[in-house]
Amino acid sequence: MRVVISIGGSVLAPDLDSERVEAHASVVETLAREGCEIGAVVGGGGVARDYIGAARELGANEVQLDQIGIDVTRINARLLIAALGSQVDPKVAHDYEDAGDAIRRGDISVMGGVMPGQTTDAVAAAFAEYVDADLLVYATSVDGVFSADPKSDPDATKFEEMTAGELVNVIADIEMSAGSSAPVDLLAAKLIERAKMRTIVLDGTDPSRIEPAVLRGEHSGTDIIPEGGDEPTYWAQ
Ligand SMILES: Nc1ncnc2c1ncn2[C@@H]1O[C@H](COP(=O)(O)OP(=O)(O)O)[C@@H](O)[C@H]1O
Ligand SMILES: O=c1ccn([C@@H]2O[C@H](COP(=O)(O)OP(=O)(O)O)[C@@H](O)[C@H]2O)c(=O)[nH]1
Repeated sequence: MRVVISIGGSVLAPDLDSERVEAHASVVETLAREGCEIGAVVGGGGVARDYIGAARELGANEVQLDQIGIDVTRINARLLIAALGSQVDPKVAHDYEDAGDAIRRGDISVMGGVMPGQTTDAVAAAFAEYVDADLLVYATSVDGVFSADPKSDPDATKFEEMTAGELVNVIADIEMSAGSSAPVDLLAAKLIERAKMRTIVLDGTDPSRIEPAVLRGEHSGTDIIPEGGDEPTYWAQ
């Protein structure tokens, strides 16, 4: 089974904590030991938002801010690589071809950002499509996709499952600027819809939740059900 896991910066690196990075690496290694081929995509987190905020005050434009964000995602990718064993490609992949080559060689491949105008959510979706992944997992700071932002709307309700088209409609209403927050970005939602990619959005603040979700489909987040895609198959079955 081939899996791409997007580890949001908010869960991997809200601040610099080597134990947290180690815990995420350990889940990736466990899945690899279970026979999964793994691509990981790492976000920018609080450090990226701090840099983006400072540069915005200094007058940088949105593309320049995105470039700063990409640099930080790649630094976070290096942290995850440092915590992974010898089975990881030591290079942060800067494009999908390099990442795909690493996976074909049997390595775990780690990416950060790729280009301005998107977030690592879209990188993960494109990576998953490029390598024909069986599953795409977003480990983020909220346990799934809600009808509205659960941090600001107490009446927001969680979708246990939804189609990729419904995901696009929910996400389309969220503002997009450098450093903005959404469970997945709009481009990612469109790519998931196009690729008919089986996708899970879950709370990754406790990384141990990722393993049962990948191996057995057990999680309390949101399943994005591909319209016209294949029925889910689980590695452990
Ligand atoms: N409709 C929604 N459903 C779930 N989360 C939402 C929604 N709208 C906004 N959010 C916000 O999206 C954020 C998830 O993104 P973020 O914290 O940037 O995670 P990551 O680091 O994984 O990209 C949460 O803080 C949540 O409050
Ligand atoms: O391919 C990419 C990936 C990231 N970013 C920028 O880097 C920031 C941090 O990345 P991301 O939002 O994925 O991090 P997270 O929300 O997971 O902390 C984004 O807001 C964008 O400004 C970008 O421009 N292109």
